[in-house]
Amino acid sequence: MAGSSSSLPPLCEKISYKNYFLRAVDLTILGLLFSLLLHRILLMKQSDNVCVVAFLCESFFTFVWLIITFIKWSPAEYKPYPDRLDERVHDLPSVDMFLTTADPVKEPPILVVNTVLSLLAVNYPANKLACYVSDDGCSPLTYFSLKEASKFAKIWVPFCKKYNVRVRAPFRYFLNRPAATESSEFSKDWDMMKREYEKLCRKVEDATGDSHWLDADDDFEAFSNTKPNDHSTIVKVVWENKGGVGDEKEVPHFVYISREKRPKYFHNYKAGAMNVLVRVSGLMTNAPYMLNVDCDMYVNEADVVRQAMCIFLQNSISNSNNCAFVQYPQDFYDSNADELAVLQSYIGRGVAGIQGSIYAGSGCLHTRRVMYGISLDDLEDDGRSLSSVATRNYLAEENLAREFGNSKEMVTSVVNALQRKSNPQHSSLTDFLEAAQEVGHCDYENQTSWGKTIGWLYGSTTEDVHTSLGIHSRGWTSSYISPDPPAFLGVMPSGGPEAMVQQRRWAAGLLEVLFNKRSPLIGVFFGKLRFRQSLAYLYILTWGLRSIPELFYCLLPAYCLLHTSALFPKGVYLGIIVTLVGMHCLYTLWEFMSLGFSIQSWFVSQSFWRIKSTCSWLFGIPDIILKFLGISETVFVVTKKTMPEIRSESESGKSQQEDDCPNQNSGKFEFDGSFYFLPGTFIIFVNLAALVGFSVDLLQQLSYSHGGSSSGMAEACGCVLVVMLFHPFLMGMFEKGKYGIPLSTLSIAAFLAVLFVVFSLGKLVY
Ligand SMILES: O=c1ccn([C@@H]2O[C@H](COP(=O)(O)OP(=O)(O)O[C@H]3O[C@H](CO)[C@@H](O)[C@H](O)[C@H]3O)[C@@H](O)[C@H]2O)c(=O)[nH]1
Ligand SMILES: [Mn+2]
Repeated sequence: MAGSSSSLPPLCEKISYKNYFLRAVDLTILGLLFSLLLHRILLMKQSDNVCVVAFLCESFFTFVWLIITFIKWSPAEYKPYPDRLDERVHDLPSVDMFLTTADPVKEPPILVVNTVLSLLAVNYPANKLACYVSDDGCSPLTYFSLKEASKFAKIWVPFCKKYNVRVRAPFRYFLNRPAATESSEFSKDWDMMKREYEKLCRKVEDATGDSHWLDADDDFEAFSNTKPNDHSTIVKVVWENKGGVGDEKEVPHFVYISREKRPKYFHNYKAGAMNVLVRVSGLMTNAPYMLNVDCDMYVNEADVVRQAMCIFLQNSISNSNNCAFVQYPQDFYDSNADELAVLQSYIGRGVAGIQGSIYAGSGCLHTRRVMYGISLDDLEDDGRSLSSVATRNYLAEENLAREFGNSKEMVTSVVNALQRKSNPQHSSLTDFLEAAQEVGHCDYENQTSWGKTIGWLYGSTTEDVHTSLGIHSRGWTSSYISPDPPAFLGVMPSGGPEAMVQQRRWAAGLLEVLFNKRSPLIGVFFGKLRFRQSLAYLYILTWGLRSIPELFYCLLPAYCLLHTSALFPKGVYLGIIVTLVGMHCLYTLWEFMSLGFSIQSWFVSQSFWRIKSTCSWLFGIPDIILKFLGISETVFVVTKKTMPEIRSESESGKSQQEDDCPNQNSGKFEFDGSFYFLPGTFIIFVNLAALVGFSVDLLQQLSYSHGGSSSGMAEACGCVLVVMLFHPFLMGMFEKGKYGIPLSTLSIAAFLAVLFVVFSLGKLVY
């Protein structure tokens, strides 16, 4: 394994991004927020409801900023040096790579195929890799596509390695033709590969419409008479790397799994799928490290595994094996996620500088032992072997079966994993098919610790954050690396119904974690969660709750304008709030521009943030209330992923920029008849009504007395700001088709807005 000489240069370095100026800005904003609260208290009159509501909202915003200041205090990340790996490490550890897919319609098989190909082709010894695909859709089409992909892989992987291709997902690689100066051998190979890839696409496409191949091939028998939610376990070894000679030895093991599903069982969505992947891979290859990606997140940098290994192995060289996982940022090749990029860059690096990055569900390498539930305290001082107490606890035969389930083979593999031994080399993957069937059963996990303390944790639709919290609460740290170019790229739904569904699921899932027994509020007292780390968790776990003050704050200016009361009292208070808004705008704008994003992207993101919190996160709250009342469970609705068309330059005639952002739409927001768009439409109606009322008043005053009073001006500015932020709804009122707000939503929102206006004006009577 790793050479121990410490005179050699390290495999990675921790880079710290401390910035005193930014700290000063964060503290100034915090100071302004506190003085704002103080003024509210001083100005508060008895029974001034507006003032109380505004105070509560502002307290929440201050609390959020306080957390942000804590998180951002000492940002850091790791810089790996993969070039040093070969001279220092003679025998690289194995890695099992997991990919999950759930629905062949929302997640087109050709997209899954591309991600799989990019995994199979990573720059790492092929005999140290195994790729496992979990298909919750139990789709013969997905299986068929993967089989075809494995044939293509036999020419694709050697091609990538021969020419040191960087982007190893064909659909992205073939977007750009190589420069004319490249050798003619390469050009020939390139053309041949492109033709073969197009053939693969056609095969998958043809199979999509027509299913005669299903009956013709015995291999698909397992899929007959199955439904996605009702079938037995299917495990297929698509390709086994038996060494051998030539190109074939370049393709890693490749296994397809569709775990058993029965209508009366709850399947725990992605977390359940991940745990089956952990078990089946444990039986077959039992690698000490596990890489997991969503089906759309292809590898964009061939060295990803080597980079992460630099962190793990440097840890092991320096005897401080406390890093449980290495997380890469989630980057996207469409332009719908600029805001997420900024969030990861500032908040993400901040958290990385505390106890370590939060696991984000994809683009992460985990250590198998940690996933089997051990704590940092269970290791000896050398950071390798289990302590004698832990050995007694974990390795006792009866405990093992109780915790990990009744499969003998599984128990053996767990013992090996905990002691960092590999499974015996001589066996073939197919020898484990029977055991794999067993561990894929619905009731295998009954009465075991899977999902409770072992593996991916159950009980939340954001299983990633939940699992991450479990790991950090056991004292482990994690590392964050963000190479340039990005390590993984995926798709993000554009503004519209898909995004709303996804955001609502996130908000509900995060609240599930906030209110369960692993809550960071508890972890910091009873677990090994560091204080600032617990604040970092609080920051995201409270996204759903933030919707309430945001909603109120979008309505307050309009209410006050209609009610002719002051939301922003003149004098010091008004001065502070204007400074705050100005500073916050400049600060966030700087954050965007420093990462190369445009002013427009900043504005769209500010707008989308308000929309998602008031229109989507808001519905996460009833979701968890219903769950806690035992009325309904939260649901993991898979987001639709669209595969961009490949166009040759001559056909498309489009610019490089457009080719690189295949999902870029016209920048317009999409609507449908769902209730998500009701709050936004309501907000825009109410604010417009208030502004119209205010303008009429102002005109009247002007005509009577040649100079209106300035009362209400600050609130009117507030309304203008809200209208600007919700401008997609303003445009949606005049658009048709998918860009227009449906009449039903408009009518209900208008009705509610009238009630609101009457309510606000009604107060005048008293
Ligand atoms: O029952 C299910 C549901 C989903 N998935 C898979 O889970 C992944 C993520 O689903 P997606 O619809 O893309 O959700 P996102 O909201 O985009 O995913 C983000 O948020 C999830 C929940 O926090 C994390 O699991 C993901 O890794 C993270 O990328 C996909 O590969 C799915 O195929 C399953 O395998 N089984
Ligand atoms: Mn996704």
